[in-house]
Amino acid sequence: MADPVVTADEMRAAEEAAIASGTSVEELMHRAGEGAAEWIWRLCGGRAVTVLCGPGNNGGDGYVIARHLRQRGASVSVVAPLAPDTDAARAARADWGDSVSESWDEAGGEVFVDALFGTGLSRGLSPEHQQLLHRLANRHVNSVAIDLPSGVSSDDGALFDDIPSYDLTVALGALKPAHVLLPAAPHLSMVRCVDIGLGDIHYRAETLDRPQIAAPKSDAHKYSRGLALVVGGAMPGASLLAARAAQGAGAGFVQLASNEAGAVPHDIVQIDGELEHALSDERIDAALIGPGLGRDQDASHRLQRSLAAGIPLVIDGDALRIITPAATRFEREWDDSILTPHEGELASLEENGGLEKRGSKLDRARRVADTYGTIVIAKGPDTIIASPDGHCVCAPRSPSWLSVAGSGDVLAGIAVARRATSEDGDAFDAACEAVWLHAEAGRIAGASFAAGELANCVRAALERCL
Ligand SMILES: NC(=O)C1=CN([C@@H]2O[C@H](COP(=O)(O)OP(=O)(O)OC[C@H]3O[C@@H](n4cnc5c(N)ncnc54)[C@H](OP(=O)(O)O)[C@@H]3O)[C@@H](O)[C@H]2O)[C@@H](O)CC1
Ligand SMILES: [K+]
Repeated sequence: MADPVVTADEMRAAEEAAIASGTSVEELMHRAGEGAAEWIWRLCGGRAVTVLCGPGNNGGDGYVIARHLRQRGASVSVVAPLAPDTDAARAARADWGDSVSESWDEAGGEVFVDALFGTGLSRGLSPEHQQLLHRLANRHVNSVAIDLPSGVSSDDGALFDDIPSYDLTVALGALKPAHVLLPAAPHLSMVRCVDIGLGDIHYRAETLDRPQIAAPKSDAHKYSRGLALVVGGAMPGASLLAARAAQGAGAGFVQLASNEAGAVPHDIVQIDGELEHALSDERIDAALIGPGLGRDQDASHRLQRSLAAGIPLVIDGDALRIITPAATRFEREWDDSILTPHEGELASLEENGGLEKRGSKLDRARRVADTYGTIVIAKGPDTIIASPDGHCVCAPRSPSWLSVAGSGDVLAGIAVARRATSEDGDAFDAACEAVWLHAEAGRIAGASFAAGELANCVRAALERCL
């Protein structure tokens, strides 16, 4: 099941709603601390623990954790450089009731628990706190972050400071954007979420789950299963890769509109001549334009013709450098096409759309989706799928071996196939399926593959969704 990904404001609203319906902050903190202690116990198995507690409710969670681990028989020390400044944290410290050290000198043990700052961190740590955090992390064998590592900005995953590496991060109540976004996410290692009974949380982002994909119906034929057209351009290799991936991703028929005389495998139908002719086939369910397109006059014409054809599009690569919101939004009626930018292309889309580059990757992908009136796959190690209505899906971290030339062409090919096969025409679902299949194909391909091998693994990835 998908998990919500919740901003600090959304968390606060959920907390307030829980309090309004009769649950105290102390009770929420108790559940958070008890749940986190359970995870730490699994990791530490009774070894000595040092808990670093900050002044806010993250520190309050730390005192609750310390008390629960002590109750279970672990030897626990608490280091707190600042006194608690919330009622709930003060009460948690009083319940801990044992000694608290202000410095790291006497702290020893094997497991370090960072409850210094959580979602309330508003700026970089002071040099003293920074030193304390790193010294403690270095002195212990394992480190656990409570809710977030201290030094991470919850809503966008930015790092205020260098942070130590953690073996476990226990997210409280819900995942936060920093648990899934770069640069923070790779520092967190294993992330586990504790349910603290917040009830219904209003959220606009969630994690990506494995999709369920139906096998073709028993009376299916090549057209009913989805006809995907890949529009080629100046560099035929990229569109061929995309076409190969589209075949693996379940399209019944993949055509390549190209006048290039490169060697096209016999199982891909090449349609040459005027692009209008290829696009005029009413049986086409979706088309892909961008991989290997080029950015010259001819590329612009091919893009314009594709946009004018009124077919759902996947727009990738070079096409993302020359497209404008006027083309996607105003020259067509409501468009549920899919744009697949990497970071550089996302910045181009922002520039061409007159948008500022600000906020988290979630905010940026949403803004581009809204401005261009399309679904956006903001791809990268922390891929986000965004809809113009603000809904976002965050992909789990994919294998870093996917950072290979042609990987994006494969994703675009998968996307056009899923868009062509989607019976209810849902571009957002098609985009989510594509992102999942692409990452899974990367896992199946293993280490150090070329993009052609990745395209060949899409079929096996699809099998895992049937
Ligand atoms: N939401 C929920 O439902 C639940 C949330 N829970 C927990 O609460 C956490 C959020 O708690 P929180 O809001 O008290 O913030 P937290 O991270 O403890 O820090 C705030 C304190 O730090 C201070 N401060 C900030 N930056 C600083 C800096 N660089 N250097 C020095 N000081 C700095 C800031 O002071 P100020 O900025 O005013 O100076 C304030 O005193 C959340 O992550 C989770 O663990 C659970 O208990 C269960 C229910
Ligand atoms: K923390």
